[in-house]
Amino acid sequence: MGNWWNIQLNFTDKNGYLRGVPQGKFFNPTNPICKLITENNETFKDCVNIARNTTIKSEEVGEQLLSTCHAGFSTISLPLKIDDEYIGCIFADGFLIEETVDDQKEKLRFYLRKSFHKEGITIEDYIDSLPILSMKEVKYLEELLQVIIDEILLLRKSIIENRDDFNTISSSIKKDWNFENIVGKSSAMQEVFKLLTKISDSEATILITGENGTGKEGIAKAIHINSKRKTKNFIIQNCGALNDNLLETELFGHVKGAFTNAIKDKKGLFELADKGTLFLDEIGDTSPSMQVKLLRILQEGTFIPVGGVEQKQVDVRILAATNKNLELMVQNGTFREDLYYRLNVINVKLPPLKERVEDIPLLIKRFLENYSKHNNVKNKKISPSCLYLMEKYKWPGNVRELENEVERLCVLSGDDIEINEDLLSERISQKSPKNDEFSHINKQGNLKDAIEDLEKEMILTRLDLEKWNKSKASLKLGISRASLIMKCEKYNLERKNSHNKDE
Ligand SMILES: Nc1ncnc2c1ncn2[C@@H]1O[C@H](COP(=O)(O)OP(=O)(O)OP(=O)(O)O)[C@@H](O)[C@H]1O
Repeated sequence: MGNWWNIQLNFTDKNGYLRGVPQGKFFNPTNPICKLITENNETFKDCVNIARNTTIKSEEVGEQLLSTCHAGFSTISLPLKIDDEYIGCIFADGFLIEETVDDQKEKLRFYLRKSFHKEGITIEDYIDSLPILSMKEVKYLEELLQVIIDEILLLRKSIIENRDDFNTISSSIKKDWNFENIVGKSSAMQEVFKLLTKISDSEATILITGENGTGKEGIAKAIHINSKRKTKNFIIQNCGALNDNLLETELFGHVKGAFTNAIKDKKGLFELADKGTLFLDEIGDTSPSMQVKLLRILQEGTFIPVGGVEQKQVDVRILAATNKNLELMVQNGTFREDLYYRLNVINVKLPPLKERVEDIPLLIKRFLENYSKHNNVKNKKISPSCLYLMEKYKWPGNVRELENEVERLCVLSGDDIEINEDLLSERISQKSPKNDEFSHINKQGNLKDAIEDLEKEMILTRLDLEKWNKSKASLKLGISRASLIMKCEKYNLERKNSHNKDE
């Protein structure tokens, strides 16, 4: 309980108990009449009941409530809700209102006489110290209470964000998995962490899938660090970065004389990773002949160095990653089915950043901290409107793009601690709702026209995306093909370059 201009500020929990005041115990108000009332066991009960009733009524009303207490004082209460759950209320009491002051004083006198059975007790001794507010001041008081509620909610949000950041993974998971570098409180990421915990003891091959920049490499590292092989080598090879010949020598090594510059034997990455882990990134980019060699090493643990004749045996755990749809590649015949099943013993799917928007503030915070640590500067922060735009943006480059943008913002912001949206890259600030793809739709006009505009736009976009294949487009739009054709006629939609006949 607090005191503001002699007006008492109270919090009750949802059951109406004063917060910080153990049930049935007296509290110590500053208002002299309330003090008198609460020092008496019987009259204190009236206060407890009024707090209860006010709290219950406050939930029913759902907004500010101006009422009078049993003794005659005015009370304003405001409900406190967190995520739509009623938590209790904050109320200010112990004051009188200018317009009704005489009636209230009369009620006070009556209550005190009745309750204390003493003629001698009057409120006159205290009357001058009682706060009397005009209705305008009551309005200000209401606003003040609202500010307090907003502050409470804001404080709670920031506490949760910090807590979630530090406990990115629930403590039991964290104990086993040292994922300090992987931020993610979204349910999608929590599912990933749960899966990784389950497989921490396994030696299985793992296929990590997800768009570019979703954090596949980071996950692979974490898997290694938390495996029994953690004291051995963790080696990364990007299979898309080298042509077939170079990749083969890199992975399997070569013998002396295998090619012009092969002046001595050279160990490949498989040998270097013996007893450890080899992470094959962009596995979907490997050629059919490389796929055969990889299959052999996965099945038998053997390989032959380039130019050699003798088989070598290694004990390497393979983790592979791709941003491609390997299943589709298998169907198209561009990726070996047997290799796919060998790699995909366990599949860790990393969702694109746009599907885990709740991770964005935490990732930003982490990248800002990294920047300040590396550059020995004060921790910067992103302004709320800047964060809003960053949360709206779709991040096609995922976490990597976000990381680069934060670094760019830090550099551009110079000595400023707060980073504002005017520094954002244009592609990000332009994707704000004001400038989004529906910006041309007249939002103040006729609703039917706006809906038709949107429908036309969506159909056209989808047809373009599906190369005007109407069967595929109708499927994605969730309407029949016949209905799509009718709508195309209605809106006069035609393919600009119609040499490819649609289905
Ligand atoms: N959950 C995360 N928490 C913190 N940093 C992350 C997270 N995910 C990704 N990053 C950071 O984003 C960057 C890109 O991540 P990473 O290289 O692991 O992605 P990737 O999916 O392997 O990308 P690519 O497919 O292009 O190889 C890295 O700097 C990484 O540290």
